[in-house]
Amino acid sequence: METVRTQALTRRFGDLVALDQLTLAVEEGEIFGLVGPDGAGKTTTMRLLTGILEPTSGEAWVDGLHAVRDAEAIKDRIGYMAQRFGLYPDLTVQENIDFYADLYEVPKAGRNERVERLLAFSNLTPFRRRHAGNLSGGMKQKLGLACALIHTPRVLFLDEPTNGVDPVSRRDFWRILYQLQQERVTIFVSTAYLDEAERCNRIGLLHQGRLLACDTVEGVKGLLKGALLEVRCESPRRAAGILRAADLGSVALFGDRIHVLAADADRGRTAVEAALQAEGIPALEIQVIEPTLEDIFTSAIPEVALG
Ligand SMILES: Nc1ncnc2c1ncn2[C@@H]1O[C@H](COP(=O)(O)OP(=O)(O)OP(=O)(O)O)[C@@H](O)[C@H]1O
Repeated sequence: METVRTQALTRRFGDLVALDQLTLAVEEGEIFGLVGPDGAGKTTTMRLLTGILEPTSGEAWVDGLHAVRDAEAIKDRIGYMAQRFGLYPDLTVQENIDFYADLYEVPKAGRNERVERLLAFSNLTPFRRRHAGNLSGGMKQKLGLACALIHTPRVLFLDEPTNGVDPVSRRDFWRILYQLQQERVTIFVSTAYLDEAERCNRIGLLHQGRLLACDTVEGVKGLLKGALLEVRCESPRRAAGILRAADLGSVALFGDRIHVLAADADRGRTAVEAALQAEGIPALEIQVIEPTLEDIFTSAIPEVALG
């Protein structure tokens, strides 16, 4: 069953098209990642799906409800953790959760058990009396998640939930998301972290408001046409400039390695060697490698968009 569906969903702000004809579907119980750099349109999508913002054109449905006509009903049915989630720093962990329980009118019967479960679930039980303002970044995000879950939503929208959180806390946070998935909660999460994208069941790559690709991570990587060559040599920055000028395919610098997306592995290798040799920078090593999502974003956006 589809839990989230959008049809040519578009939002303009004046002349700027923040989201351009987004069409996608997310199945019940799926962890779907909307992946893209700052300004790609992730927050706009979240706000459209959660009934906070109205589209300029196009439509969306969440859990069978229409994002514009049923916006109020959607808000009761979903959990939404916005980027600047409203935690109250002067309230304790428990008081913050209680506040959201009141806001969502969670029935008093069974409420205490629910709060205890969420505290345990997010490993915050020992910190229940600590002011939210004194929590670490990772703990704040977990508290935000606990608050967003207080009314037992079936669909969870998380806008860059681990932004600025250290890797260990991020892993913790994802462990909680996988537990929720086992309870068949549908999770729609946005991220600019490509390693985090790899944790999702399926991803949509968003760039300048346009969906470039939507598939499993493996499927998206498979969209890259041609052979990806990794080149090692002296003066990599200068060498990358030479390869760009030689127009051999898209070129990106990853630390001291250069990635070249060539149409053909053998011919690409020969051309790279010749171009560098001519400028007095011999290639020390050239190997064909598997693309990462970063390759898709940094070196191949035009190719993917066209492909
Ligand atoms: N209320 C608004 N008024 C005008 N422009 C807006 C508004 N909201 C978003 N935009 C613009 O729309 C584009 C998409 O923004 P959006 O916040 O959706 O991107 P994002 O992928 O979530 O990035 P970030 O992680 O930086 O929030 C940006 O160019 C942004 O400046």
